[in-house]
Amino acid sequence: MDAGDLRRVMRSMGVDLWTLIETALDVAAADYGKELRARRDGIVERLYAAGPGAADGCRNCAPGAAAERAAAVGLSTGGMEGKGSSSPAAGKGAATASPLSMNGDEKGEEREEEDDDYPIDDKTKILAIKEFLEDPDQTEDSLVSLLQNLADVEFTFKNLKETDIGRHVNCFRKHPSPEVRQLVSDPMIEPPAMVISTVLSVMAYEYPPEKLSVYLSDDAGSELTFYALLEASRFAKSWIPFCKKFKVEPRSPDAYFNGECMCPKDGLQAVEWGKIKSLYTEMENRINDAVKFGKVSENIRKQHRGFLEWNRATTSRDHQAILHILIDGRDTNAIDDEGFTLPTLVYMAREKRPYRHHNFKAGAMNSLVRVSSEISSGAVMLNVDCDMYSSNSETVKDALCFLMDEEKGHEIAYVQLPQLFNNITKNDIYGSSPMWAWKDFHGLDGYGGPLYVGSGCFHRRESLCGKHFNETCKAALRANERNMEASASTLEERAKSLITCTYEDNTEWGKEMGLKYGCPVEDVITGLAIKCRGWKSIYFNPSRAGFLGVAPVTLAQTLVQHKRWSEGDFQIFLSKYCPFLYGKGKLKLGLQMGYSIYCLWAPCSFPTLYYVIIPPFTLLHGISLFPKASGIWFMPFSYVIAATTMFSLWEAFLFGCTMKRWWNEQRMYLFKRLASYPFAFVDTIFRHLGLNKSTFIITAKVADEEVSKRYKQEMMEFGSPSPMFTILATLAMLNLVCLIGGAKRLVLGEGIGLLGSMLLQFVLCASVVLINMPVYQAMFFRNDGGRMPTSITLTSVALAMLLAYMVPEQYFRLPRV
Ligand SMILES: O=c1ccn([C@@H]2O[C@H](COP(=O)(O)OP(=O)(O)O[C@H]3O[C@H](CO)[C@@H](O)[C@H](O)[C@H]3O)[C@@H](O)[C@H]2O)c(=O)[nH]1
Ligand SMILES: [Mn+2]
Repeated sequence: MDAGDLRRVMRSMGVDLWTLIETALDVAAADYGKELRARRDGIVERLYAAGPGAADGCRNCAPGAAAERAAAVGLSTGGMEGKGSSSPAAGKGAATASPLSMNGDEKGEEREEEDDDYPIDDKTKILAIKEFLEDPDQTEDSLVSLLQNLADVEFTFKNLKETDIGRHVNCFRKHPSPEVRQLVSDPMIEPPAMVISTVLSVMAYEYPPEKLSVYLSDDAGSELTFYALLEASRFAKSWIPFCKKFKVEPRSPDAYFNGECMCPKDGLQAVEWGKIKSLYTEMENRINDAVKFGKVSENIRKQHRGFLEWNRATTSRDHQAILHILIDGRDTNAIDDEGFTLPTLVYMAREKRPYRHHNFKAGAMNSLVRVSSEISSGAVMLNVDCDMYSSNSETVKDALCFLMDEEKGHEIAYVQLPQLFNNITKNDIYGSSPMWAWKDFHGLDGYGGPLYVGSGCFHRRESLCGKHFNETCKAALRANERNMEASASTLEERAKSLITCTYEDNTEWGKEMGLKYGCPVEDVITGLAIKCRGWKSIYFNPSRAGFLGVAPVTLAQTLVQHKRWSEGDFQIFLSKYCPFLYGKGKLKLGLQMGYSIYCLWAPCSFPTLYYVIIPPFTLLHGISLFPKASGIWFMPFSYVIAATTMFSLWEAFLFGCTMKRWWNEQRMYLFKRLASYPFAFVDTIFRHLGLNKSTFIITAKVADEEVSKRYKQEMMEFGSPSPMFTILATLAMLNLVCLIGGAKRLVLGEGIGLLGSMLLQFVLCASVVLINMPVYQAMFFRNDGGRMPTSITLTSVALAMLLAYMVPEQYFRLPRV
């Protein structure tokens, strides 16, 4: 039926269009619910294609968008990139304009003064949503739609306080549905003040500033971050000369002023220190005030034309491409307080539309690669996550030494530094910096190079853009000439056209070019593909850490992060990129195996699950699993247990770890295998069967005060309900019940003879009980906000009892002969 037919039918029947559409939707929802959902994106796409005005009606159909930022730096050095050869802009005219780019209409439209009833409207909306959220029988779909509605509301500090919506939303943070979890991730998860400290730390590198360009990708598309970066561009004028003059380390102002550094005693430095510290504090306060208020004031808005990009319709998931060169390094007026050139500084927020998948961090990185190729075209790029900062201003030069080495430099695609953290407590309660982690990387280095693990990695631009290694690469590292003619605004317009939603359609981006899409560990899979194209990589661990970051401060965050990693790695193993298949003949066997250690984390959960379920269960029922302690076959078992324990203790001793830290690490080793990896395994299998899709759950970077306090006191945090905690608590209870049952048998029943036949089961079960002490404490003895939720305690006690006493024991007895 064409449009004319439909009009005729409507006229003859006397129905109006909206009644027809609404009734049609009702019928479709009732009779073809599934198909309607499947067609949802198409319907919304049409809505948007109808023009900017049409977009206002429904912004509720996001495929679980995220609100995050990533920082990256482009360094211009001499380069060997053939002009335009692997330049990402090549092959697709820089003039490609997105039909959806709305900057034409909206740019000229000044944001209206805030009228009085605007916040009231929002407040009513929030209260209505809150009421619905309180309904316990919410289906997942309606929850998602409610939360999407909520995400579109503009929050003010007042609104948040008066409606108390934050607390309601927080209840869903550990919801089983990834889409729900994604939607409730705190919009202030990556604070602007933290992000700009990262930026300032790399702007102050000991490197010629005219060759340095810093790009901030703001995936939240937030005017607050834009404002913070604007402030940073001004503060840089004093900060950079101060750092260079007094050889300051670290060069993140936040880390420098809030860390251990004391005010210097020396006269001149002390005066300047005082001045710069007050400049920084004032700036930080201005930024934090704006964040608390939820928006930038009209006065600030007048300071830069860039603010015109934000209007009422702008949300983190729905906005045009925004790009502003805040400092143009080519401009002779762009100088610091001492008269030296400043590095180029660019703010970028790629175009986001609710119906277009944005590919998380990988999508942001690829946009950065293209934008930087247009503006500065450096031959080497550094990627730094917003929750890390450079803590060593010489790192750039060190990394370039590898990449420019006359003998071997031309083979190297990237130089990866370890990801170290500055918020680890004395005994590293969540095992965030396990001593083994970076030790393995030295081994991988010997077999052709370490994995690319995201942050703190210097890339040769051309290898990231898909180029295969060959001997012709053996030319000096030289950048494409920087465009000196085009004005900053021309460059901005060109760069914007490279970050529209449609730019990557029908291109190799996300496949053979840039970071690969579709895998939760986009970095690992990209690094693997680069190696398989013939390149090598370097692991570089300078004695002064190159980068420091923020490690998760709660157990749930740690477990979720490990779930993402193990899920991504296992997906790689099951895909065509499996190191043994894809890497065959391209990678050394040692490296294939090295990759597989990580790729097989998820299935490794099964042996661990076996050892914490079966030995205690059989102990309770008096079934012996291992050889008698007096027999010769006891030897191999006791040898393996003793040798691995001694070895890991010896390692701990070598790394100067405390015993408590070693013990904490063993606990986290167990918890990850019992909670994160099984979920990762199941999700990966479901994904293979097409039953769910990957998401990227951002790791939170801020915690509330109470949580931070408990973290500093090294108290494990169980505060929020999570299915992962239910598993941990159930298994902890099962072992406790079985140990008590086994001991009862020993004392009251079979006597010491039982110990002979079941020694290993006793040892295993008792160690699991000992290691789980914090779990029992959280379940039964703690009163603070970090204790185990009562519902989980009750469920897990019941489940443990069921497992211990209801499962028929004869399944575990050998048939008698
Ligand atoms: O849609 C997204 C999601 C994330 N990010 C940024 O990506 C970075 C890493 O995200 P984060 O939530 O901090 O994840 P982590 O678990 O801490 O990241 C680790 O694991 C990732 C892979 O899972 C790697 O890419 C990271 O480098 C590594 O630090 C941050 O700067 C984010 O702002 C985006 O820009 N857009
Ligand atoms: Mn992180």
